[in-house]
Amino acid sequence: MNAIAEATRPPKPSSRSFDPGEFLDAETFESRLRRIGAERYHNLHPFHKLLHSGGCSHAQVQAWVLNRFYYQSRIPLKDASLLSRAEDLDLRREWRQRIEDHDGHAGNEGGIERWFVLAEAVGLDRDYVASTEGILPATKFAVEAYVRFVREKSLLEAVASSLTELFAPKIHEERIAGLLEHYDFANDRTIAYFTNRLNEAPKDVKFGLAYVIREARTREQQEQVMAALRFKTDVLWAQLDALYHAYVAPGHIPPGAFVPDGHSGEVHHRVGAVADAKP
Ligand SMILES: O=C(O)c1cc(C(=O)O)c2c(n1)C(=O)C(=O)c1cc(C(=O)O)[nH]c1-2
Repeated sequence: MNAIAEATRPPKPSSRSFDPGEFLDAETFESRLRRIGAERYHNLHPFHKLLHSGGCSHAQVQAWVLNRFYYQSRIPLKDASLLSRAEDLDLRREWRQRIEDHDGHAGNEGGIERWFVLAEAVGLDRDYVASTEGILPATKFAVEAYVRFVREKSLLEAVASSLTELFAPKIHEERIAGLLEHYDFANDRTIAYFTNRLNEAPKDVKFGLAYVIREARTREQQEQVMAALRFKTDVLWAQLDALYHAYVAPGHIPPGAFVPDGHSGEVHHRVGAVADAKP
């Protein structure tokens, strides 16, 4: 290459050329994390708006409960993989409780069992749910991507990816109120999964938030934490996109996925609830 061509050649892209900027103080860092939730959390998804306002048909509620089971069933696996890499005793002590919250222990049947109670209340067969047959392919891909992320990324990014739970209590409150108001199957027993999470999630996020604020020691690591949180909001959003596409509009159920009985949009709402919003 001659001298002129050499001089005018665009610079080689370099993976190191990105300047992450100044280190953020704890308050700014936390507010950036919270902003990610305000802009990207799945409470903003149209499927959740439909569900919480009583706009879902019985079939759509079943599809949501079934698909969300896949997420529930994989959370202890991703937590176990994080635990297996944690050399820090405090982190292990804290994190193992998450597995117990979902899997249960003496005196606590656990979140997975509570999810089965919800599934049966909406008319799904427990064995069918447990088999994970009928789960949408995109739900599986999204959830498996989360499990793999936690297994393969740094411990800091793995912890950060759980921080969507910062925003979960608000959505659980909306859901509890919305389900109780609009759907016949909802009562204290059948939605106990969500009321329990209101007690469990705050301690998880308190620990997780303090951990990332303490352990992200450079701006680059702070950017990794924010990227992990954005990734996780994508994992949640993609599951609802798949659900909406298959069971709301345009209603293309992929081969092998759950087909509700008499997929006609039959509605079991409380009297006076919002009419079925199926298109
Ligand atoms: O209902 C929800 O919207 C919702 C969201 C999330 C979340 O933000 O990932 C979790 C939960 N629920 C939940 O119940 C739960 O146990 C949970 C664990 C985790 C996690 O990433 O470790 N997220 C969530």
